Amino acid sequence: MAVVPASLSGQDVGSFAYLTIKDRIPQILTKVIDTLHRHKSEFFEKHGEEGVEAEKKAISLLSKLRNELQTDKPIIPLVEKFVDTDIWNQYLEYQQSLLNESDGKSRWFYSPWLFVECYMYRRIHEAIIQSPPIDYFDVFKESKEQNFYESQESVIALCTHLQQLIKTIEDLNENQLKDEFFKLLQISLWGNKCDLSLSGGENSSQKTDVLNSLEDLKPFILLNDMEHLWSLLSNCKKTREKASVTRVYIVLDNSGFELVTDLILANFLLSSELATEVHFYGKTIPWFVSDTTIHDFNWLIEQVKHGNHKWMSKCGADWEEYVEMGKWVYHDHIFWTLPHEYCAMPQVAPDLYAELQKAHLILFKGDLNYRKLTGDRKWEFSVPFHQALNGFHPAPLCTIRTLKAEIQVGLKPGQGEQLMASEPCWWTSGKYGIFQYDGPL
Ligand SMILES: O=P(O)(O)OC[C@@]1(O)O[C@H](CO)[C@@H](O)[C@@H]1O
Ligand SMILES: [Mn+2]
Repeated sequence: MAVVPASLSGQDVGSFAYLTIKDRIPQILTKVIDTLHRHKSEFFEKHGEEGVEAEKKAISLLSKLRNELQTDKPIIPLVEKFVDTDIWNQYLEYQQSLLNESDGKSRWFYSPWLFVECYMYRRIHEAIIQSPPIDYFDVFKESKEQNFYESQESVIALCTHLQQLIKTIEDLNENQLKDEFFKLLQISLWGNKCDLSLSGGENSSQKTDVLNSLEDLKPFILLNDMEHLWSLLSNCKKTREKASVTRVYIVLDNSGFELVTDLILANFLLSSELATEVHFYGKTIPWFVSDTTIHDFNWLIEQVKHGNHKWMSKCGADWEEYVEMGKWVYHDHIFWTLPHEYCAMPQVAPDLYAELQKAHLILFKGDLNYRKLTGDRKWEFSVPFHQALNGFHPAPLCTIRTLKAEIQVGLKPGQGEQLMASEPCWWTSGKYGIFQYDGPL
């Protein structure tokens, strides 16, 4: 096994991980408790007294969780039976086995940040499933929907752009098609600024005209492997036999505006014939506030379809048809909401790894995917991406991410140090973005 650096963790006082565990996560928990409070009458209307009792139970479990976190108590096993409970508890034991402290207990601030942050969202889910009849409730649904509604103007602008583009797509030459592909890739990149976990669950919608901002945002793309994506897909298109397929997989991140940008890109991939199938991977349970579940995916397509704008509703109707025809396929897998680094996928979820191996290209959206791809470790800035992937190479892949965690690999020698000196928050503010590719060139 190759030597890998230590994990990011809350042990490093003042680090982004430390501040997330100390401030952002408790703030998110408080918002979740408040959301449950605000839905009390709805629970009563739906389930009577039983609903109110369930709400009280969930709140008490979540308050206990917040207390455990804030007083740095040991991480305790999950108790409620669910599809992934055993895997989680095995992982907890594994984390404990790594400790050499005298009591050998994993704690919030002393364990790897990736692990405890994932564990927090899994415990929120546990509190909900332990509280029937409200065990179906998505505590983040409201924020995700609000993010979508508040991005309406940008959504309309993007849908209009796409529909105009499709009208003339057959007349475009290679270079024009490539330019359009690059535009939509960049829109999908900047769409990742809109996650709700970084903002502590506060609104983070898209209000500016992202299409017209692309040129101004270019200097903030630190690594730009878009050319590799074009070569790969345009080559697939040229060499593809009739009736054969090109599969692009998108490992989704946030619902709301970011998901719209991903679907616009996916639509373009089909319309330009750069791909013949797009497969989406979402989360099985509510995750990191804004991450996409199957409900969010279906809800958003429905909203776009019923949008009060010609081109918006055209997009929604087309998207529904792609799903019906199997040109777009949505999948979920419990692995995406486990705490494991992606290099553990072949052992932990061999079925998923085998599926990913069928892709011609996998796009990983967002910051959390980047953390899991690189193991959320303290890599040197100039370590090659291929090395940081630590053996995870199911298919050619590209990460599309705005930087929101203290981790970045594959930079030119001195580049990270220079950014650090001039702009200490460069890697946590979401201001910079990357397209980082790994695969045959
Ligand atoms: O994956 P996403 O949606 O781009 O970002 C998730 C995120 O906001 O959550 C963590 C903070 O809680 C950070 O690692 C990361 O920036
Ligand atoms: Mn997210």
